[in-house]
Amino acid sequence: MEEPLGQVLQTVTCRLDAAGVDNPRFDARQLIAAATGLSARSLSLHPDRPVSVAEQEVLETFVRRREAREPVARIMGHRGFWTLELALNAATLDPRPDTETLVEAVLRNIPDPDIPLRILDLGTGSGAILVALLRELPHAYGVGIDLAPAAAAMAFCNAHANGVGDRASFIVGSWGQSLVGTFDVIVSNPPYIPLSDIATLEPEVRLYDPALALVGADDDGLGCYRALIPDAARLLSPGGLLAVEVGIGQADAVAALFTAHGFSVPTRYPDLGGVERCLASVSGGS
Ligand SMILES: C[S@@+](CC[C@H](N)C(=O)[O-])C[C@H]1O[C@@H](n2cnc3c(N)ncnc32)[C@H](O)[C@@H]1O
Repeated sequence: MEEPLGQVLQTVTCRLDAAGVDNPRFDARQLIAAATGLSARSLSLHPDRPVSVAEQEVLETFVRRREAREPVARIMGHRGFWTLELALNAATLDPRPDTETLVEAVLRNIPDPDIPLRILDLGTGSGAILVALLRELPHAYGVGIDLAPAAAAMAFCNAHANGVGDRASFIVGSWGQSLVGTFDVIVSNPPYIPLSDIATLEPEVRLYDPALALVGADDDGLGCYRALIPDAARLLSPGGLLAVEVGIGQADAVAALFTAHGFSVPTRYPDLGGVERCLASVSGGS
């Protein structure tokens, strides 16, 4: 039986609230918009618009998934990041707004966006960082690496879907191990959560982001930095830029790894919450 939109919004909001979802009304609007083809913003303007049985069936599958704490972006299959729309699959991290701090930090360190740069993204996932940089730097060329073949494949699709596919290559491999040659910019948002912290994460992260994208090696979660910073030191051109994302409270330890491998003392960039989220430094500095 058809039901009016206003009532459907109320019911879905209550169900998501009962399931422990943060911002249940916001998510309810996203799911209803996707099921009906209306825009989320316009829903409140049409409380009497009937929701058909077919639309309710689609909505029901979305709501059940969200009640199981699957993030809306995964249910929809895509996520907005920077100026991009990125497709996701089970092997890709759902890109976080905090990671835009890294994109901004790199762009701040590039004096002329028209310089033809070679960029390497270690642990590219959906391709979020690399594709965002290639969109902003029209003469840059990029390589993205990921240990997960399905992530590298998704990044390839995202590069093409966002108009930079002809300037990007994607490789399956571990950090920079298989690479020779030099890059002007190396970026990475590696897994950095200590294994002992995983159980404390929200179900949206713990159950749906791939473990390979979350769990940092070694007890302190810093093992991936220990592996990739030496690769970056070997692969960066003199004066090249290394920028990495770090977790809360990790900036001091990762900064020490930078300087131990010949990088200058890194500049720290806070995210919108004031957390030191990105470190960036040039190679061969003092
Ligand atoms: C935190 S996610 C970041 C994904 C993406 N760059 C982003 O910022 O949204 C870390 C990525 O590193 C990849 N990864 C884990 N271990 C790796 C390794 N040894 N070599 C290359 N990539 C690895 C994971 O598959 C995952 O895609």
